[in-house]
Amino acid sequence: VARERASLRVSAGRDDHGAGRQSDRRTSVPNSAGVASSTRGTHLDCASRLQSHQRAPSTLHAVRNDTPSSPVGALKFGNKKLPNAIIVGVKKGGTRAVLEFIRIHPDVRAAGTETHFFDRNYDRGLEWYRGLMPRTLESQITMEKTPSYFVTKETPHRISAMSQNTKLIVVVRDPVTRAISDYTQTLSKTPDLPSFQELAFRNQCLGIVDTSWNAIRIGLYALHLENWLRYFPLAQIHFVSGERLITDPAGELARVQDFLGLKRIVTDKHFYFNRTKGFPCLKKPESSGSPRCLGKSKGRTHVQIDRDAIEQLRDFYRPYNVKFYEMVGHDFRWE
Ligand SMILES: Nc1ncnc2c1ncn2[C@@H]1O[C@H](COP(=O)(O)OS(=O)(=O)O)[C@@H](OP(=O)(O)O)[C@H]1O
Repeated sequence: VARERASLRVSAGRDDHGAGRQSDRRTSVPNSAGVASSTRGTHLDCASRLQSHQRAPSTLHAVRNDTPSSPVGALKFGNKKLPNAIIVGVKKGGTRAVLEFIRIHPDVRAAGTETHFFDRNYDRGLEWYRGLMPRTLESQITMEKTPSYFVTKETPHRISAMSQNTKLIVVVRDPVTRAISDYTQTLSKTPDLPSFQELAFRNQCLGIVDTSWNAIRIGLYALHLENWLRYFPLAQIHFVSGERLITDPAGELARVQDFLGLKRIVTDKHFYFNRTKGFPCLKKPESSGSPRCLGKSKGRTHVQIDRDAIEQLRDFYRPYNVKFYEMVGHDFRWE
C-alpha cells in the first residue's frame, strides 16, 4: 500500500459526473494482486496485448462563524450562519439521504442545494456562501452537503480557514459499487459513453486500473482522508456507512445525531421501507409533512458489469480499504 500510495498523487479533479480523467497527469497503479486476479477474466487476445503493453511509470483568512447579519431579524427569523457541519462526501455514497434525514431534526437547518463553495465558488467569498444558508436560531445547527469536497485537494484547508471547529461527515460506500453507481449516473446523461471496463482499466488483462478516471479515484478513501487529517483531527470527522444507511437508517442517524451533539430525535419512527423504491423513505419529512422517498436519481438500477471486472476492482481496492479501516478504526466489510 505504501509503495502504491507513494506512486499516486491525489489531486483535485473536475467533477464531471465520473467520466472525466486527469489526462494531464495520468497515473497508473499496476496492481500486483490484480495481475493474478486478472487471469480469471483474460480473453484470448490478452496474450498479445500483454506483449505490446507498456506500463506507464507509477508515478485566508480566519473568519468568525457567528457573525449575526441582523440582530433585529434574529428575533423573528434567525440569522444566516456559516455551516457548523458539512457533509463533504462521498459522491454516490448516500449524502442526499443523510442530509434529508438529519434535517427533519428541529435543531438542524440545511442548504437545499449543493453549494460547491469550497471547490468551485471559493472566489465568491464567505459572505456569498453565508447568503446561501437558511436562517437559523441560535440553538440550531446549519448544514450543507457537497460530495465533491472529499476529493478536492484545497477543501480541507479552506474549511479549516473558515472554522477549525467545523464538523465533517463522510458517507462512505463500497468503492466498487460506488464507481458503478457513478458510471450509471453518467451513462444516464451521456448514452454514448465508453463501456465501464474501457474507462476503469488501462489494461484489463493485466489488471491495471485507471486511477485517473474520477469514478475510480474517488474510491481511494485512504488517500483522500490523509489530506483531511492534515487539517482536522479524526474525532472531528464522522463516517456514515452507506450500506447501513439503507439497512438501518435510524441506527446511522442516531450516530450522526450523537456526533453533532443533538438529542436523538430522528429515530426508527421516522422511517418506513418502501418496497417499490427498495429503500427507506421518510414518514414525515421537514417540508411537506407527508411520506416521501428520495427522487428517481437516488436508487437507480445499476448497469450490469461482468464479474471478472468486479473481482479485479475488488482486488485493486482491497489494500486501500484495509488502510482506510485502520485509519478510521472501523471495518466497513466491503467484500
Ligand atoms: N433512502 C434512500 N433512498 C434512495 N437512495 C439512497 C437511500 N439511502 C442511500 N441511498 C443511496 O444514495 C445513493 C446516492 O448517493 P448521493 O445522494 O450521495 O449521490 S450524489 O453524489 O448526491 O449524486 C444512491 O445510489 P444508487 O443506488 O447508485 O442510485 C442510493 O444507493
